[in-house]
Amino acid sequence: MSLSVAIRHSFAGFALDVGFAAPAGVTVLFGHSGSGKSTVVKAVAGLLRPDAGRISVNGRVLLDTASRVSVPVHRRGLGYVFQDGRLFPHMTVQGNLTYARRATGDRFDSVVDILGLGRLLDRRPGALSGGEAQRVAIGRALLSDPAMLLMDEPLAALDAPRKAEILPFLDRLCSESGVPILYVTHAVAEVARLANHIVLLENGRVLRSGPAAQLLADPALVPHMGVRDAGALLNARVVAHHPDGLTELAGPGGPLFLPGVSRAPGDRIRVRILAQDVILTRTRPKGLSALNILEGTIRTMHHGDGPGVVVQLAVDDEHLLARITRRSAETLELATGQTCFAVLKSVAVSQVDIAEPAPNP
Ligand SMILES: Nc1ncnc2c1ncn2[C@@H]1O[C@H](COP(=O)(O)OP(=O)(O)OP(=O)(O)O)[C@@H](O)[C@H]1O
Repeated sequence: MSLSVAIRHSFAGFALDVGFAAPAGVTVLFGHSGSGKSTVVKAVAGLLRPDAGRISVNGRVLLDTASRVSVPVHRRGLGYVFQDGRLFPHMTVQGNLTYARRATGDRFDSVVDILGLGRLLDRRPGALSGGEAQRVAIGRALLSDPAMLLMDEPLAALDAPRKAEILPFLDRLCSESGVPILYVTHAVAEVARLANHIVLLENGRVLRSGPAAQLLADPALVPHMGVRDAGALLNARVVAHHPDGLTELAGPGGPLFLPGVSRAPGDRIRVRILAQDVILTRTRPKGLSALNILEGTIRTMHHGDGPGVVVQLAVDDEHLLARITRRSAETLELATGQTCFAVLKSVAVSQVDIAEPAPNP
């Protein structure tokens, strides 16, 4: 385990009591505003001393109140990226990057390459877009050679186009830097795109902690993700780009056709399929405009308080979620164990929903 946290802390009117262990890769702390995400990150960083508990990173104990161990912030060896980059305005990008450590050579070149900073090195922060400044802040944190990177809503201050622009760099960072990351967000799209492991917080407690694919495909957690954002991840491989602009993928249950996926044939990807974009039928439909029809078996059905039902469908050894109305579920007489067909419009999946595959455990 790269990160192990068990802490208790009280503020007036708020009690935090969390325990979780996270593997290498990207762990996303997810939860509503005020659920305690930043408090956990601050405790890991050493910016807040919890009332009681223990925190270790890669086996190194950073806090253990029982034995009065509390490693000071600057000795924790962690990189921290805030919402706003907090760059030094009077220094160039190069100066900002090398401020913490006179990093040169291969390491510097590889961080500049991963984050696409080459063209920006001579500029000052005032001449950078929000997304570029955030990439510099991430680069600076990486160049301090951290044992773990703590990222507290690093995209929250950016508008949607800037977010979409920086996500591919974060993908590369997560898959190529090898540095474990603790990432805070309440945006489900970021969770689906980046997380290997999710810790779902609610009112200062851990509601669930587990592999991202598993939690995102759990119908019972849909209310926490938000019904419009909930969706499962499917692993797929790029097969070919067709002249009509569609990319053919080999996924569970057969081919998938999505609009121009910017990956090369052979690349492995994960695709988020929003539960609200999936239509279910009991028999294989014919004469439909939708190109993607996946056969599966109903594993579970989750009835909430409203008019909707979330159906979890097993497609080969992966899972898909479909959100349909209670009325449709009754009309179709859906039940667990039944064979069903999931219909998905190609255009329902956008580039933001295409992510790197999860690393091997
Ligand atoms: N220094 C503090 N003093 C008193 N209360 C605090 C302090 N810091 C945080 N809190 C309270 O602790 C609770 C959890 O806050 P925290 O910032 O960890 O939540 P969060 O999940 O990160 O929220 P958000 O997504 O809005 O940033 C909130 O009720 C907050 O008001």
